[in-house]
Amino acid sequence: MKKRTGVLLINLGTPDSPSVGDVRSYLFQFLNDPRVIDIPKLLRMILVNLIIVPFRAPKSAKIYKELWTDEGSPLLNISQNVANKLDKELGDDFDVHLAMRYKNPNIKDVLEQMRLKNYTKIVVITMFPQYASASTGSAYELVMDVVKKWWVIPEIQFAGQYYDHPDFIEAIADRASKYNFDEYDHILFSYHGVPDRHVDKVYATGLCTDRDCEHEITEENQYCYKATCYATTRLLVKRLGIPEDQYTVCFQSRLDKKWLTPFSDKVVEEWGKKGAKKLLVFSPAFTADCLETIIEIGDEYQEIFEEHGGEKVQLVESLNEHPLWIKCLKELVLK
Ligand SMILES: C=CC1=C(C)c2cc3[nH]c(cc4nc(cc5[nH]c(cc1n2)c(C)c5CCC(=O)O)C(CCC(=O)O)=C4C)c(C)c3C=C
Ligand SMILES: [Fe+2]
Ligand SMILES: [Fe+2]
Repeated sequence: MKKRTGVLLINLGTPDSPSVGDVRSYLFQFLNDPRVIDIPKLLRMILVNLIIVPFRAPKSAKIYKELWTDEGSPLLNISQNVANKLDKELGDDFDVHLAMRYKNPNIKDVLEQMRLKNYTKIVVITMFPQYASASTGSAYELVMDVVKKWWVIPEIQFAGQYYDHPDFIEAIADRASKYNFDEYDHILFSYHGVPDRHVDKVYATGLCTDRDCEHEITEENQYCYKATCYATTRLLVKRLGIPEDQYTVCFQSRLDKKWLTPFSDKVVEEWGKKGAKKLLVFSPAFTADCLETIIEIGDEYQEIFEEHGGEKVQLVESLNEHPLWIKCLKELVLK
């Protein structure tokens, strides 16, 4: 009998279109996820549905309109291309299916297609290198919720995080190779932020700030998003020979003040004020270019930097369809 494996590749998700209605519906699904806004349900419903989404949807829709291309949302288009390349790379015994945690193609429908294929084994991989409860945790939870209702549950493998995978690091280093670091006044490693309490909840007792998450990975902090962001950075700066005083780790896209610091927009502003003219920005939490890289770093940080005397914020493109990134995913499937 031929044994076949189904691979479920998951990214975050994006609206179906940049219309206000579709963006509203996307934000509604996303921000009502208790792993994203982790407060009591009633409070979350009031906050998200009556305050955040009504105000944010028109603003976000405007930004999504700028981001949209002839192929639609870059995040979805790139993720689909990655899935196709991985499928080709893995050969005949594997089928790769792409799903999004929010909106489409949705995890429930894609898993139903996979159930009908009777795979011997299913491998679930998220496109998030560093574990966060709001990203990988949420995707895994939904997969388990769906699969637990199946009569036949095949072997299921969750690929886990890969913030330190040598091919992941090497692929980013290769993306950066076209930039001459000496031309830049400072280098930022800007990761998507999360609320402080999301990393605090990793620990049985105490807070993230009681640990040395900026400097080491231990058994205790191995699932702390802050610790793994710093670990990715340490590997990259070592590989690229970037001295300690020439870079800053920072966190972007905050919704309020109690998120991981330093905030990327503030770091950009400070470097502008200090007289820097050129900044190079890596974004190693994003494997596919999206609103957070193209618009937030490429456009909004550029504007902030210019307002404070700077000239150029240069984004190091995400891995997108880089061959070493496809190789990394292949290894994660085969491990
Ligand atoms: C590293 C992966 C991500 C984590 C962790 C994450 C946490 C997180 N995000 C929000 C709120 C928003 N994020 C938005 C966009 C967005 N987020 C990620 C990834 C992570 N988010 C990606 C890849 C994207 C881009 C999607 C695209 O279509 O291009 C948005 C929507 C855009 C906007 O309105 O600004 C929101 C809102 C929270 C609250 C959170 C953790 C608590
Ligand atoms: Fe996000
Ligand atoms: Fe931590």
